[in-house]
Amino acid sequence: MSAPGRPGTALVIGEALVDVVIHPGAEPVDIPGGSPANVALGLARLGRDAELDCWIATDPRGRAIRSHLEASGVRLTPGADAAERTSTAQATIGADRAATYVFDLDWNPPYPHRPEGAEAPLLVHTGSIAAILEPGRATVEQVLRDHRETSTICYDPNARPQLMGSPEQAREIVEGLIALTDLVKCSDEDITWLYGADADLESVLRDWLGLGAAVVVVTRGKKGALALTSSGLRLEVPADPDVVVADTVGAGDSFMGGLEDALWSEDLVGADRREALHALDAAALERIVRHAAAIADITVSRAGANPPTRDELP
Ligand SMILES: Nc1ncnc2c1ncn2[C@@H]1O[C@H](COP(=O)(O)OP(=O)(O)O)[C@@H](O)[C@H]1O
Ligand SMILES: O=C(O)C[C@@H](O)[C@H](O)C(=O)COP(=O)(O)O
Repeated sequence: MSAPGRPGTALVIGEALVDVVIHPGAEPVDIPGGSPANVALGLARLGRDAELDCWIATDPRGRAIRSHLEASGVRLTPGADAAERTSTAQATIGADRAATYVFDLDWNPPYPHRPEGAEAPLLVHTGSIAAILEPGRATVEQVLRDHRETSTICYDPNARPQLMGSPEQAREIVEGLIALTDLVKCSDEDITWLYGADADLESVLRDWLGLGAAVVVVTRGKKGALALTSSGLRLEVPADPDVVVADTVGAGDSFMGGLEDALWSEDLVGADRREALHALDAAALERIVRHAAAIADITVSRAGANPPTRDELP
């Protein structure tokens, strides 16, 4: 099934890495991950021309990540090969889902490797690492400014306490990036870390709309998702109560890819569609969020960050 909407590239910036997933009572399993890589994978599986701009080591783990992404059609920006780097970044994800990183600081951006001036209707940034560690923050901000005139910009703040310093520091960076973003997707756990356990989710989402975003969505695990828009809409979409959960790693990333795929199908990508995105109507919002939820429901029903192809959708 071909992907509906205008032609063009979905450019994702951020890290690809190895997730070492530890399920209680089982041997740790290595799976390719990295939030941006997972989103690029999800978009490619849905038939989008997905390009990932990152570093990938040329050691066996790096080669495994590359093959995994390329087998699903993700294009890696030329230059992503980090021949001189022999260790691939790693996130160890325990039963509590808290990630511990082994991350060589040499891995820091500058991304992107993509030539200046190359256009993409959609730009996705979903990397705590690229967004937080200097010079990552400055690079990401520059990329967003460069793409504001051509791309719809989507962002998942992906709170990573080990990497982001204090919530106060992270909030300042996250809000600065949201001011350059059209669609924000964030998990409720990440909002709680950023704004505190007493934070009211809806107020945080409204504040993000006030920073200039057109669509803000919070995912709440088995409680489903809540979306608000600058056009004044509010929508709750439940998770499928009957889904048999195998593994929630990558659920949020697949949801993110689903939102973007649906924006594309609704002809809402490209800076020339920004005004239309700010005028989103209720029916379109419902189609967009339900599409993302359907994708996440499939992803949680199977192991690893393993989002569906378009042919697997109901
Ligand atoms: N336990 C669950 N049961 C059913 N659906 C789930 C479950 N966990 C996640 N999902 C689906 O995946 C989406 C994203 O999950 P969530 O856990 O909130 O994201 P993240 O992986 O970013 O923490 C949810 O909105 C829901 O559609
Ligand atoms: O990118 C990271 O920091 C961790 C990822 O490697 C990991 O796959 C992950 O946490 C996925 O995120 P989710 O979609 O929110 O489960």
